[in-house]
Parts: sequence; C-alpha cells; structure tokens
Amino acid sequence: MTAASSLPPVALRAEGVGKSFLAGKLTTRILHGLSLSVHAGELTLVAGPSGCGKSTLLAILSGLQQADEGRVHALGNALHTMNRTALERFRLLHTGFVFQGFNLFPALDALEQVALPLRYLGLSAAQAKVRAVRALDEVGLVQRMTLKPAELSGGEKQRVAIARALAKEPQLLFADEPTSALDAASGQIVIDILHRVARTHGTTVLCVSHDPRLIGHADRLLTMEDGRILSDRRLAEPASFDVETAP
Ligand SMILES: Nc1ncnc2c1ncn2[C@@H]1O[C@H](COP(=O)(O)OP(=O)(O)OP(=O)(O)O)[C@@H](O)[C@H]1O
Repeated sequence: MTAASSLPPVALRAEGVGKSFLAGKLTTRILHGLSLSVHAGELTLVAGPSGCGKSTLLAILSGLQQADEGRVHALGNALHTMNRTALERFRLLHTGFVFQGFNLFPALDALEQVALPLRYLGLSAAQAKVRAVRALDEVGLVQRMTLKPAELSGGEKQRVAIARALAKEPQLLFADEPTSALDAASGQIVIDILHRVARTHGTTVLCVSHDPRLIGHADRLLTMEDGRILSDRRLAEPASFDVETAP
C-alpha cells in the first residue's frame, strides 16, 4: 500500500448511530443517525460546541456506552452485539483512556499508577514495572516516577495518565478533553505525545475536544453540531501504514 495515495485501514466505524437520554420526563435525542470511519494510526480530533454529543460519541465508539440504534465496529468487533461483560473485556484488551480530570489515585506514585492496570492484564509485578518504566520514559517522566499526584503539575499528571493508557499497548486510545485543564505549554506537550503515539505505534487515537489549539496537531478534524457530523477535514497526509502496525 502506498502511504500517500490510500488511507490506512478503518479501526472504528459507526453506521447510523443514534442515542437518546432521559432527563426527568423528557427524552432528548443526542446523536442522530451518525456515521463515520476512523483510520488506524491517525490522530482524529472531534470538535464542536459544548453539549453537541462529542463525549457520548467517544463513549459509544469505545464500548463504554451502547447506542440505541445503529452499528459500531471497533477493530472488526461488532460492539453493538456485545453484552456488558464482553464490552468490558474488549476495553481491557484493546483500549486506553485519557480524561480531562486525569483520574489518578492520590496515594500511588507515578510508577504504581501506570503498573497497576497491567496486573489486571495478568502481567507479573516485574513485567508490569518494566512496561510502566518504558511508558513513563515515552512521556518524559521517568525521572519523576516516584512522585505522587499532589507533587506533580497538571501537565505531568496528564502525562502519567497517558503513560498508564500506553503501557497497556492498546490499539485504540480515546482522549476526552485531555488538554482542557492545562495551560498552553502543557497542553502542547500532551497533544504532541498523542500525535507521536499514533504515528510511531500505529495506535488509533480519537480525541474529543473544543480546544482550538489541538486542531493543528490532528491528522483529521471532524466537526460536530447537534449530534451530527458537520464537516470532515483531512489536515495531514494519511499515516503511512504497513502490516507490522496494522491492527
Ligand atoms: N448519562 C446521561 N444522562 C442524561 N443526559 C446526558 C447523559 N450523558 C450526556 N447527556 C447529555 O447529552 C448531551 C451531550 O453530552 P456530551 O457530554 O456528549 O456533549 P459534549 O459535546 O461532549 O459536551 P462538552 O464539550 O461540554 O463535554 C448533553 O446535553 C448532556 O447533558
């Protein structure tokens, strides 16, 4: 496959996805028969105004929530047919998450934060430590791995959260407003890391955000409004792709 002339394989596909929420007695439709494809090894950014359904879309594409209608395929798996247990297993094996609020344990140091989920994957303590150190090195935090969240800056906390997600070596990385709580410089570092992860590991990175600083760093920008995709813009040449990085 020649990189510049064709797109990488599709890692995530939504077809006719609809979602409604009940608030009090009122049912509000959030996603309106939305369809999209996300390609492997790219950083795809979903932008749009607050409340347009970005986080709901991310939750459905990652198997955190189920759509009311439509079909969702992730790495070839039909998420819309899976029960809760199967979805949990899918997420454990294939996905990493980064959220605005970091979601770190206050009592654990950076190394422990990153190593802990690896134990759930069945790695020994020694294997988990090796992988955790490697992931912390990748985000430039190996020198600070004995520090707890209270001793780290916001940007550093988010980098620990990214390292925790990366250490699992997921094929899919989902980021929900990863830079919103950060100053410009820290936000820049975080988005650079996410882009590099997509390019060097072939990881499919789907990021939802209304932070305009992210746009210049994405390979592709999808704009949402009122539960629909309004525009789809490619910002960089498609990622080069070969069988070694294919999901
Ligand atoms: N579990 C839920 N129950 C009821 N309403 C919900 C639920 N989750 C989301 N919503 C509503 O769905 C709409 C879309 O929410 P969503 O978080 O997907 O939007 P968003 O584009 O990510 O917004 P923001 O940029 O502010 O995070 C909002 O009006 C929200 O209140």
